[in-house]
Amino acid sequence: MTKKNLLCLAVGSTAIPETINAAVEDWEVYEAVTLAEARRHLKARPLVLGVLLVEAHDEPLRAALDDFLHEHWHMHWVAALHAPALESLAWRQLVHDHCGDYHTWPLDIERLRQTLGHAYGLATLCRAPPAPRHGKQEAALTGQSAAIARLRRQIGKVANASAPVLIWGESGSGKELAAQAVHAHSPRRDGPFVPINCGAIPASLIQSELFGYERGAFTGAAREKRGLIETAQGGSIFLDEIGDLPMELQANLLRFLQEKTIYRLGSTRSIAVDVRVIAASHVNLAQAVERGAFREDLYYRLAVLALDVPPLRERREDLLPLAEHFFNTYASERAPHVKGFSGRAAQAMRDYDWPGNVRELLNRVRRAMVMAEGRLILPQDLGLSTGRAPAESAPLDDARIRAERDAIDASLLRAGRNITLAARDLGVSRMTLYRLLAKHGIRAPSRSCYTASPASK
Ligand SMILES: Nc1ncnc2c1ncn2[C@@H]1O[C@H](COP(=O)(O)OP(=O)(O)OP(=O)(O)O)[C@@H](O)[C@H]1O
Repeated sequence: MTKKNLLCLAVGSTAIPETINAAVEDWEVYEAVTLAEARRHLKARPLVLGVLLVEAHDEPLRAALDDFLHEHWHMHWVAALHAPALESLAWRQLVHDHCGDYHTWPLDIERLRQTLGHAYGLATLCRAPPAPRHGKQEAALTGQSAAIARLRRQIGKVANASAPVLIWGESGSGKELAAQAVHAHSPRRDGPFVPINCGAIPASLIQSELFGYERGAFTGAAREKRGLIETAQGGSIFLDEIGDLPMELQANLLRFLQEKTIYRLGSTRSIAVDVRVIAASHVNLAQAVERGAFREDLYYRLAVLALDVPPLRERREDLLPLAEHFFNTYASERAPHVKGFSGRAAQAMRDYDWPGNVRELLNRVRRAMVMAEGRLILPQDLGLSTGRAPAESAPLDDARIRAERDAIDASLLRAGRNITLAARDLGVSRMTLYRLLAKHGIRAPSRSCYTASPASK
């Protein structure tokens, strides 16, 4: 059996009191007397429980500890303080916000042993700590649905080609992220990725923004300027809302795609540019072609490699992993007492249609993480009502099935989608949990499919 681990942080002390070792004699105790030392331990190994021994209780120490505990929010903490510290509101707040329990000196070994044992049990039921991120960040499409798995496979394939890519999807569905993933997996990954929203730039400026200008090209052009296409040399340019590109610029873009050269405004000199175009649109460009609003030749040139990003309502299996992902990503912004989502919040998210797609989910989760008053986020914190009939009016079987599904969802969320931990939390075997997942149509968590790495396909 593996030993239980404990981080013992005694800030400002020179030695860890014997009481701690006596309370957890068969545990592995990692001792730290500075925050830097504690950070080193936490970087080196995944620890889930810490005991915080505080002798002095001055304000700079409290502020530093508050930052440190915020940073390591996924751990469970037990504090041991001298009684006078608890007379300070700021110290009481620190303990309330970050610690599951506290003791006062002198420490009672028996009570401490019990507290740490319980806390360790709870901590190992809790979400797994977010995986450390190494090196250059790559665009990672979170999600486990078949639609996202297909998109990842397609991205892996189109990334290696050099033809333009056209990405279609509703607003906020993840088109730009998909474009970043194409770039990140392409041989151009070390070159720049230059995004530009064609719909956000006034028509009068878009030509000079994209193609640049020479000195004196127009009143006010005191110096020459490289356009965005030129700045993407060796990389990719992402043209979002390509359907908003004015007709005359569509012709210029087509020429660039055919000849790989551009002309700056006010110049007849052609400049060779090696840039891959990735375009995106939330309107159906084929219909825009029929209406005469988009050039047919440009459309066919762009649509050689087409990707479709499905709306969130068509891949509801992705909702909870995405919510969890945003919770981890923005953990430093959350109110310290907020530890995760309630089962009712998970249900409310599933019941909602997400017209604003992933961006809407992200915004609702970030808001809830700041505004929620309890430890778990509720539907109202997300601005969602459950939208379902009260349980009393549902037939008993329906209510049972829903309750079962809610309990499974909540456990998976708490356990960071770790099957072993979730099964332990629910008090069932892993086999039973797999059977329940199949029964409720919940996709079994898979830890290997979170990035668009073509190597993993
Ligand atoms: N699968 C995903 N995994 C993680 N984050 C995602 C995912 N899809 C979208 N996001 C996030 O949601 C937000 C909106 O995504 P993005 O900007 O890519 O959407 P879009 O379709 O380009 O939107 P628009 O049409 O408004 O330009 C971004 O913050 C993005 O990082």
